[in-house]
Amino acid sequence: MTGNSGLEGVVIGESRISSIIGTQLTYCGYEIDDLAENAEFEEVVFLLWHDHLPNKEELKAFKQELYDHAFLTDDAKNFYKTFVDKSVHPMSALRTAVSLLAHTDDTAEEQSEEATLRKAIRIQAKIPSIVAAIARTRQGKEVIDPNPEFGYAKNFLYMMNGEEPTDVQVEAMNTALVLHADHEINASTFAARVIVATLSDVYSGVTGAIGALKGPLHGGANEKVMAMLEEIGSLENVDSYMQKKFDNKEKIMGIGHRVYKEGDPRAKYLEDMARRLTEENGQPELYEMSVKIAQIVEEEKGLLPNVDFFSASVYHSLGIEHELFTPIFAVSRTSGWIAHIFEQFENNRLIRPRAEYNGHTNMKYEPIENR
Ligand SMILES: CC(=O)SCCNC(=O)CCNC(=O)[C@H](O)C(C)(C)COP(=O)(O)OP(=O)(O)OC[C@H]1O[C@@H](n2cnc3c(N)ncnc32)[C@H](O)[C@@H]1OP(=O)(O)O
Ligand SMILES: O=C([O-])CC(=O)C(=O)O
Repeated sequence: MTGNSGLEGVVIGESRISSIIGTQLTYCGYEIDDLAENAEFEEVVFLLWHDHLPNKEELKAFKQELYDHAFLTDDAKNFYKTFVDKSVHPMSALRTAVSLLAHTDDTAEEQSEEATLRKAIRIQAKIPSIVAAIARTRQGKEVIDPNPEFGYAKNFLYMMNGEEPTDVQVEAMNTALVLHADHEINASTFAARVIVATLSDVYSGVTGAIGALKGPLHGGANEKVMAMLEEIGSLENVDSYMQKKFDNKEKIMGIGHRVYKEGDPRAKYLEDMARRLTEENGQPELYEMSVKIAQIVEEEKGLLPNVDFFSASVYHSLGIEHELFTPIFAVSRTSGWIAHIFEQFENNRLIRPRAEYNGHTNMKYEPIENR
């Protein structure tokens, strides 16, 4: 499209789920800082879906449901082997696997509120197991079932890496999941809402959203940040690398944001985790390089890091394969997509904007031999 504003600043409707005002982000009225410092991811999912924090019984029941539905069938695990290998990006495999979940749900076409919630729990419960299964199948390893003793973040790391993670690793994963859970009408959430506004189903909404998140201008940026850090290689190469990027008018991944112009409030948590984890991991240069890149882009362009920038070194330090960074984002953001899908269904109207026509006019069909 020409004259493309990218819908910048356009308000498409009202939402109770998350709010961005300046550099303040809230989920259902709770400051992101409060949740990042105190909440378990399962509490945040419940909050986004039900508009209140769970009490003890509600949380216990919700965690149990997430655990009960986290298992993958042997058929599913075997089927992944037919399309998961190193040549297929894990986000593509995840898109297929989530779409496939509908095939094993007898109620996939039911549109009642109860059926929608059941499907939502099924997707949220299984998505970390699917990402972990994709990770392990790619590496030719056995898929691991969740452990009943572990919560969501711990099980996710356990199923991916095959060993019990440390408390520090679990805390880092939990915080990353909380920080990525929802973000107003970002591109993938908008995609999910457009899909279900046709009265399509939750599986279609989440599958489409995964496709939107995959792109490097959105969730896919975290993997690209890591590729950039690897390409730069060491602190002394940062200046020349950045100069080349600026000379070629190339974008620096993980930097800039459509809404936040004064900085992304989530970035400071990821920066702090990146500093601590890279130090513990014996790779402090990764963090130092990231800080230097951020300083140079701020000086040159006035742009600041977004949520994807430091998450790259956090996930790398957790021993996660780089192509799995965006699938981790998807595991968390599924909670937000689903909250928005619920909200869309509560007060639905087809989303169908208009375009200003600027193409040819008064054309006449010419038979092919005359063209
Ligand atoms: C979870 C998330 O989705 S967070 C975003 C993740 N995406 C990235 O990190 C990719 C890198 N960043 C970007 O591409 C952009 O900053 C976006 C897409 C995130 C936001 O874009 P917008 O604010 O709409 O800005 P847009 O892409 O239109 O660029 C406006 C100007 O800023 C420049 N700019 C924006 N981001 C960057 C960047 N990361 N590096 C260099 N220049 C940039 C553009 O080149 C453009 O310059 P010009 O006017 O001289 O042509
Ligand atoms: O809001 C956006 O445009 C992108 C973003 O930061 C997110 O989805 O978390």
